[in-house]
Amino acid sequence: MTGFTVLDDPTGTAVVLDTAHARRRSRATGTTAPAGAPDDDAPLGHAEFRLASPDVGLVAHGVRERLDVPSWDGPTVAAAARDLLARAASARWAGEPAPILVGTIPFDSSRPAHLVVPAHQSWRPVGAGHGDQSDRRDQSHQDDPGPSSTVPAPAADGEPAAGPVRSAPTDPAGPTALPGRDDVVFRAAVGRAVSQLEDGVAEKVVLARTLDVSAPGPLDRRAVRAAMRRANPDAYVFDVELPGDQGHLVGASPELLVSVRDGVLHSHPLAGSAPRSADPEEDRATAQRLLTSEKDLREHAFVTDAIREVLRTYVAHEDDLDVPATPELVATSHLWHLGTPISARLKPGVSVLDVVYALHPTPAVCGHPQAAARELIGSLEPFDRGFYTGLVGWADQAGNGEWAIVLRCGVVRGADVRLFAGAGVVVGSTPEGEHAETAVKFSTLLSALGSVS
Ligand SMILES: C=C(O[C@@H]1C=C(C(=O)O)C=C[C@H]1O)C(=O)O
Repeated sequence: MTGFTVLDDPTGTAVVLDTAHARRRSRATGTTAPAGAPDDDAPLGHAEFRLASPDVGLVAHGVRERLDVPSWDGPTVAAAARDLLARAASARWAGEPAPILVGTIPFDSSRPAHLVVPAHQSWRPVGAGHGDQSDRRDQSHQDDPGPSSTVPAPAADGEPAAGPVRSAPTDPAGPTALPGRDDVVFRAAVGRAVSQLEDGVAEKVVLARTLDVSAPGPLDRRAVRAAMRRANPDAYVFDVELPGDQGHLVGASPELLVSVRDGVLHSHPLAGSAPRSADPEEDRATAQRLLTSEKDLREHAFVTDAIREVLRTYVAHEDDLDVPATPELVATSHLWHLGTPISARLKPGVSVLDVVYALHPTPAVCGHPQAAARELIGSLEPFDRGFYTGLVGWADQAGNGEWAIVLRCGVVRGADVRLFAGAGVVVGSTPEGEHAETAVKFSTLLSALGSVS
């Protein structure tokens, strides 16, 4: 049987994933892109960048300019981006679109980001029916035709659009179990983190782990993107070629750090999670438990408090900032999350990059207080996060842009994939609970890569 093998399996029991599955499903449901659609083409060339939000897809490639700054901090990056985009705008040919900056920022934002003005860019609607933020909030109480009765249609950008309503989890049982993948190192790290938190070292820390899998041959990233989009119509689906020979950063993030359009900001932080269930009653009960879970509400409040504090400095009046007091439920294919839709009217002249660097990393992916949480991550995680829990997005010369958190993702290099998943740890967390949560988080990409057998 052809399939993936887990490479870093401490128990020696390989997990095999059927990679052909994604391609077969894609053909069977008729969701492949129409012939001749840009995305049908083999690789676009160098510096490929694809980011599809729930309603718009951005495809870019080639490098016109690369952003390089002496220090990677908000004011420096925002000012340099403005200059670079102004230069690129004045040098463009008549009829060319206004230049934008695209790329990815690492978890440790003091390290170099990968930000370029692409040579070519195009925007395309992703497909009707799953557009705005409100669509992605708790959909479990709507009439659900189920995944099999949705009618996926090819979208203009060549990525298949999923059906308008999706509430049942795609494959809750299989990947959750991840047979043979008991990450003892991660469990121990969570245990140590909990005792440090009990000692008052910090109040919350987000700890992550990796999963290395290998396919028999080079991965068809287009099929993987299509599968991620089908299962996660409300996600930010990305596929970004990293510099050097680092591979492609591929994933389907449910979390918007920030979008800015004409001075109006939106953010949709998520923190507090519970696995979905195939049984609708159990699924609903899990969601209700999450909504009232003291531990998860605490985890979530660290995030909204931190975002409120930062955004306060970017608005003219308190009334220009709206942070709802209680979170609501957000459904993804495999998880329930607590989410808070935040909005603000920014002071004139504030660019999306100013706010991105000021907010990142939020306690949703780092912890609280930030410095102590960073130290714990440095001492307890045995790998470099790189761009995982960083950001992926774009910015324009007017200060508009959209940046999602790099989650539910992996780095693809030919046939090899390193997946990442993390979970917030607070007093009251258990190694078993966080291990299970991260296993479910791997499922977003694992399910797209194939099916666990
Ligand atoms: C760190 C991840 O997810 C983050 C942590 C969450 C949590 O702890 O509940 C929820 C959403 C994300 O902000 C991940 O998916 O790897």
